Amino acid sequence: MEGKSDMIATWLKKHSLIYTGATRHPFILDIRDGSIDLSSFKRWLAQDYIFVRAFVPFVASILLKAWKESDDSSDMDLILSGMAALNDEIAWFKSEASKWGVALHSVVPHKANLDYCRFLESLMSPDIEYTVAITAFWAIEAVYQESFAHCLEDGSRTPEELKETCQRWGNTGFGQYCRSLRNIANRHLEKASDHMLSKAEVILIRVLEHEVEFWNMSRGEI
Ligand SMILES: Cc1ncc(CN)c(N)n1
Repeated sequence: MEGKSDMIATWLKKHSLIYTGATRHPFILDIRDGSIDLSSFKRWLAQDYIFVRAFVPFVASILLKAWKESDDSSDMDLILSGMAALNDEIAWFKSEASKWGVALHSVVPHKANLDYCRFLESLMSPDIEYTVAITAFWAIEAVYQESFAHCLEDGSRTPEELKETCQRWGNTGFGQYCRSLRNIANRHLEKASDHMLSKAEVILIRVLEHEVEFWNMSRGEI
């Protein structure tokens, strides 16, 4: 038993089924084996652009909480670097969309996306503690990191034109960023009350469920 020093590891073991569901989803496996339907990829691209625009204020709300609640000023530096990366990410979505002929201004958000964005908005409330919010933040980033890194592993047959997308989240720098977010989350979870721990665990599961729904939507399943 790890005790409280690596709560994230404890939870990932306990909830491994849903975690694997989010990080080894058929949408990702289709990219990895080269069988991805390009209309699914374009649907994901357009919907994720909308998601990322909602993700920016969510990260801004965490920056504010880190400034107010964290005992370590380096938390803020990491979150700020994440915000800067999101600025690049938005520019990347625009150029990638024009490459694929996807008109971002006319995209209608699907229900799974709206539900996920609404969930993010609920986490922006000042009532949500920094510990809970940073756990959610780590989980959201980690799902993309683990998913897209899987598409770049030896033996994968990811189509050439999708490799840049996989690199965006599957690169080692993003992996290091996710590990740093996980360390911050663990540090705060170690000091948290049992009540706070239960809240963070529930939110982690909700994130994983939303990620699965998002992939399902991208595959055109809902
Ligand atoms: C749905 C979703 N989840 C996570 C990420 C990674 N920021 C994203 N772009 N989109």
